[in-house]
Amino acid sequence: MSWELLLWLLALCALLALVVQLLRFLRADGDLTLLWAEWQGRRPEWELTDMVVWVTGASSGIGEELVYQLSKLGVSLVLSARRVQELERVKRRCLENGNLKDKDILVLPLDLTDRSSHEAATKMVLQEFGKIDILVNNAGRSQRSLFVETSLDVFKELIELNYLGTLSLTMCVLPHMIERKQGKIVTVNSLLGIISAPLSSGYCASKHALRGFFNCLRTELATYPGIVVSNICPGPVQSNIVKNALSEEVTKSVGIDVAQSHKMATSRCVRLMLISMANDLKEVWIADHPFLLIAYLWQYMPTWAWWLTNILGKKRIENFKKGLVRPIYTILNTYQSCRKYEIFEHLKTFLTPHQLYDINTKDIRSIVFPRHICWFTINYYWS
Ligand SMILES: NC(=O)c1ccc[n+]([C@@H]2O[C@H](COP(=O)([O-])OP(=O)(O)OC[C@H]3O[C@@H](n4cnc5c(N)ncnc54)[C@H](O)[C@@H]3O)[C@@H](O)[C@H]2O)c1
Repeated sequence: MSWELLLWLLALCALLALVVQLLRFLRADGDLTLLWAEWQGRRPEWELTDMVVWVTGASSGIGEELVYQLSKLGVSLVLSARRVQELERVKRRCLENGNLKDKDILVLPLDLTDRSSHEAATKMVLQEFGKIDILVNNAGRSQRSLFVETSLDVFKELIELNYLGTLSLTMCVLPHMIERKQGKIVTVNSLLGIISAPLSSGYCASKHALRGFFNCLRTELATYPGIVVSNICPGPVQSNIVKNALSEEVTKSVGIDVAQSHKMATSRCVRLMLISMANDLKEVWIADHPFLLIAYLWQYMPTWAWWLTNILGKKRIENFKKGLVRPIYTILNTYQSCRKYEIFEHLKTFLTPHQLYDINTKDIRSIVFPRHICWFTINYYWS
């Protein structure tokens, strides 16, 4: 690499770091419409009361936090996911912390990939509460594997769950909303439904498909202004998404807990989702920087975005192949809590000598860069 190019790269990094710093200072963690709605718009506490809300994937992560926050607003809840014990645990916590009574929460086990069960599940909700005001299509799984090493079954599973499962449930609920001429269909998509990242080709495809589908459905429902179709696109958020992500085989998931302190807090993501629901926003982007900034880059300067994604993606793949998922995350945590001369001492406590050797001087040097450049670089090794 020539010195000139290196200088340009450094200047670009410094510029990005400056912008990130400025945006973090302004605490921008959502797109501008969403932030405006948070500042000036309707409050979830006024708008979402007395509603019946059906949340899929309510046993973990974003869905779980969503039902906790909803339970404080006085809505009736339907909790769906596959594991009934987990749903019962979530229900108990809703009752402990929220304003709801036992009869206000229905635990409804549901496998999104078992499409034949969706009609009966919808009937059960209608029997119990008489209406469905909001369907939150949240259940989903991610992926961490290279396309060339991944079985076709993984792609099928991701489409079955993230795309077809979501469509199927929407298909069952929509006629009821059309009959009432009102309702909200809120789908938890992803920034990866807009942009792309390596190791998630099946996930990106399913989320891109989902976004295309719901954007089209919205236009078909234009004659029903009371029915709102909303795409929520979060960046990295604290949850079990990486642990549960599929890898090369459909029977194999990543299975390890990864450090998550650099990801957005689940409670903040959910608060912004509620604001989006209260204000009937059609699409929202929820992410900390630099992820949000990168989404804007993809929107306005796709060629630059590709260039940057390729550079960061290459490193992400290299680290994935070396199995450096956890150490790289841990470096970030370490960086946040230690001064630079303490880093190696700290790393020694949990890395094997081989892993320590693998973290070459280049990686370590990036730790002593100014904070945001470092944060920017390291975050993109794996998310
Ligand atoms: N956490 C992130 O960084 C992030 C970012 C962007 C988008 N998302 C999206 O948010 C949604 C929620 O994910 P999360 O981050 O809370 O992950 P999570 O793994 O913590 O929760 C996923 C939920 O989906 C449920 N689920 C999985 N397979 C199912 C099936 N076959 N049938 C029914 N339920 C099933 C799980 O039981 C769980 O309740 C997903 O759609 C995901 O794509 C997450």
